[in-house]
Amino acid sequence: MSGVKPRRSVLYMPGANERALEKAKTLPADALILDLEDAVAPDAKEAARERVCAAAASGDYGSREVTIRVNGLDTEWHDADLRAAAQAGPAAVVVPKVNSAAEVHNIERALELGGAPDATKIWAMVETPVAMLHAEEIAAASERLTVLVMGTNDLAKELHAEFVPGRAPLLGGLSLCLLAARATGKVILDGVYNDVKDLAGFEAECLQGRQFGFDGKTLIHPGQIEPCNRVFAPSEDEVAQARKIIAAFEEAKAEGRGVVTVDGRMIENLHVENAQRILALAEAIAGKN
Ligand SMILES: CC(C)(COP(=O)(O)OP(=O)(O)OC[C@H]1O[C@@H](n2cnc3c(N)ncnc32)[C@H](O)[C@@H]1OP(=O)(O)O)[C@@H](O)C(=O)NCCC(=O)NCCSC(=O)C[C@H](O)C(=O)O
Ligand SMILES: [Mg+2]
Repeated sequence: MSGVKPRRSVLYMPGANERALEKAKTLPADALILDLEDAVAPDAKEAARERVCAAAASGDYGSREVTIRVNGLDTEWHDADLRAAAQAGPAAVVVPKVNSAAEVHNIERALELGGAPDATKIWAMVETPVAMLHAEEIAAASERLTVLVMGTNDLAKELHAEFVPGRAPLLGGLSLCLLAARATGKVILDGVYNDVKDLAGFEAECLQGRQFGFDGKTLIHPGQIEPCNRVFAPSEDEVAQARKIIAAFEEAKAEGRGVVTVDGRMIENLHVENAQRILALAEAIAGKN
């Protein structure tokens, strides 16, 4: 299982904030989203575009995947953002409020016309009721689209939902997008946690995201990176258990059996595949350190 890329922690930073862009070069986030959308005031959009594209093209961010979030398709900045991002060649262009396969096709065409390298992927943000209902067609629309990103603030706003511990009002949407991502072989990232001072609440939400099956979480503050990396990485016990399962199954197979028990639990080939996925992720994380 080669080519696994850890995306445990994906940090947004305002594109107009020079200090944050500098600080990010040393932060242990797996990926960065240099933001031109919500975190940038209208008057600062053009200066931020220049700064963000220069940062993405600089090669100064080490192994961190550097992505650019452009302004939405229906805004006056979208086309120029996409052209500039295509030239900068980030790991991905993050597009907010994607609602249909047709929109993904338009973004794909604009990146091609703008001369974006093949390595620049599309990360589609799913954050409206329409996107929840179209999640599969969005995810399947393009090979270039590799990641779905939940936008839970916008989703809550559109639903008139309240933020409550456990996120009951959002679970239907989160589940639909997870189903779409897994059905189409895409990575999926959970939404942000707005209270940067509430680390206990944040960690609980990371755990919920991981239990759901998200690959990682989007973040808004450096203080959220360490707990997020920890929660979304396989623990030492999980790695040891994965090795045990693989070894026990190999032994059983050599004896002509297709099922075995480990610590009293039934193990079949599907559990071995899951154990291999856990080991591949743990190895990819270890390879970064
Ligand atoms: C949330 C914040 C506004 C808090 O800012 P502040 O109170 O200034 O933070 P601190 O004083 O604790 O900052 C400490 C140092 O860390 C740096 N910092 C802070 N945030 C970031 C960051 N995101 N990336 C990099 N560095 C950061 C500060 O510069 C301080 O550095 P130093 O001075 O050297 O000590 C702020 O954290 C912030 O702006 N966060 C990002 C907000 C953002 O990007 N929002 C848009 C994305 S979220 C979204 O849109 C979700 C989605 O669309 C949806 O619908 O859900
Ligand atoms: Mg949003």
